[in-house]
Amino acid sequence: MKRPTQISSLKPSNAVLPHPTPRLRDHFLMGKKLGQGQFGTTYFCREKSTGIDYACKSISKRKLLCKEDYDDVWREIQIMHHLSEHQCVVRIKGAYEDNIFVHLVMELCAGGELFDRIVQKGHYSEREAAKLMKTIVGVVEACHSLGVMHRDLKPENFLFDTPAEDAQLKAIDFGLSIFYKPGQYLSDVVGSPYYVAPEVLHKHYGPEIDVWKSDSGIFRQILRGKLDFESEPWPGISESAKDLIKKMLDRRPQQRITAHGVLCHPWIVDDRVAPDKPLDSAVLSRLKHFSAMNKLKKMALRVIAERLSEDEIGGLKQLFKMLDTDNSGTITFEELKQGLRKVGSNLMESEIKELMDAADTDSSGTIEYGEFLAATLHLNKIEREENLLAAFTFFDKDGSGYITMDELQQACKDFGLRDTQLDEMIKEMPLALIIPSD
Ligand SMILES: Nc1ncnc2c1ncn2[C@@H]1O[C@H](COP(=O)(O)OP(=O)(O)OP(=O)(O)O)[C@@H](O)[C@H]1O
Ligand SMILES: [Ca+2]
Ligand SMILES: [Ca+2]
Ligand SMILES: [Ca+2]
Repeated sequence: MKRPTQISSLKPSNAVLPHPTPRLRDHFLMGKKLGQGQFGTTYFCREKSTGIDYACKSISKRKLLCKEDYDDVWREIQIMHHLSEHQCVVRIKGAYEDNIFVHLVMELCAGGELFDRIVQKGHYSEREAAKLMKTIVGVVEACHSLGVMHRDLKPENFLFDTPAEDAQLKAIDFGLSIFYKPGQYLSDVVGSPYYVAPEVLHKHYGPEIDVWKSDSGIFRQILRGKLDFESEPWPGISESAKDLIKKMLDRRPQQRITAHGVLCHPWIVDDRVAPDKPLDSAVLSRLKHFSAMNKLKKMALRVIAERLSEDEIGGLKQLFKMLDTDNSGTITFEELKQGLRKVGSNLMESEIKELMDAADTDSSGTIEYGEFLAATLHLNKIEREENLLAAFTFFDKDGSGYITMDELQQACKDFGLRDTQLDEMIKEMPLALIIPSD
């Protein structure tokens, strides 16, 4: 019998930061959990020497599985430092590292998420939207002028610094951001499907992607869809707003308005252009739906990511190297299935298929080694509609085909969502999400 090829250890050196740091807890008192992302859990903390409050995002090193993951975290820290002078970017205070975590201590943003705040307020006008847009595109312009492409602009990544009415909106998450050189084009598919620019899906893009903004997109619409200004509430929206949106959603990256161009557009610049009258209530209720769905999806994604234990992921990675005996860099579904069976994995055929499909971004039917690793290790970075369905079965504990309130409540508890958020989610959730269509 042939012995499996020996795999060299893929474990990277255990340090993210280039230098050892003091111990976090020597300098900070840790408080309650503020939020949870794919990589990090954010806690309230207080500096012992000054009594000043901060937020601390702790990234578990167990989730960093390869050299690229380590590089990603280090780059996130560097980019935060790089942009820290901007008043609309959360200010990083310092980074700490121990055996288990990397901690990013940063300015505390106690004012909540962008969408939640708008929905809470209960009214919204073009003028308010223009103000927020100015802040967000201002961050984009600052990023671009400093050679950073953000790649993950979405409402969840903006928080208000205080609960006050005149609070400042700040960008908090640069986990997918990268340094780029003018004229350099990228091909990794990253970001959230709702906001992804068409050229990202075509795997050839530059900083123009940060200007593309859409809240009605799935991939097909993004690649081929037409803008619809006929349906409600568009007829009631100012011509100036529509003009700007058309320019931002230009499918041709070279023709698309730049961040700087947006900041010079009359809708943003001239206080009298964006009307102050309250927007149709349909706009607010759509925002509510969208935000509730996003929260559910986020939770669903974590379910998916956590269903595959880290051991399983690590094992898959080694297995893939082992399977690729001729070093061609490609693995077929059959190879994958046989290999998994050989090591006694109990993944179901449908789950293996899911892994294949998620990874095979160009639908070639086979998977490049790199493609597969990227997809399995960064499941969290690629939100996909199917994940929601897969997660459904997880929530639906008794297999009834319905998710009951109890089941959702349990899941929310497991994932640290507050009850009030759950109530909001359920109230606003389209029924189709709770009851699968087939
Ligand atoms: N400076 C801050 N002040 C207050 N809360 C924060 C701060 N930074 C992050 N949070 C909270 O922690 C959550 C996770 O933070 P962040 O988005 O940076 O983590 P992540 O693991 O990179 O998430 P993602 O899955 O979006 O990549 C945020 O959604 C927010 O609720
Ligand atoms: Ca985030
Ligand atoms: Ca992130
Ligand atoms: Ca492929």
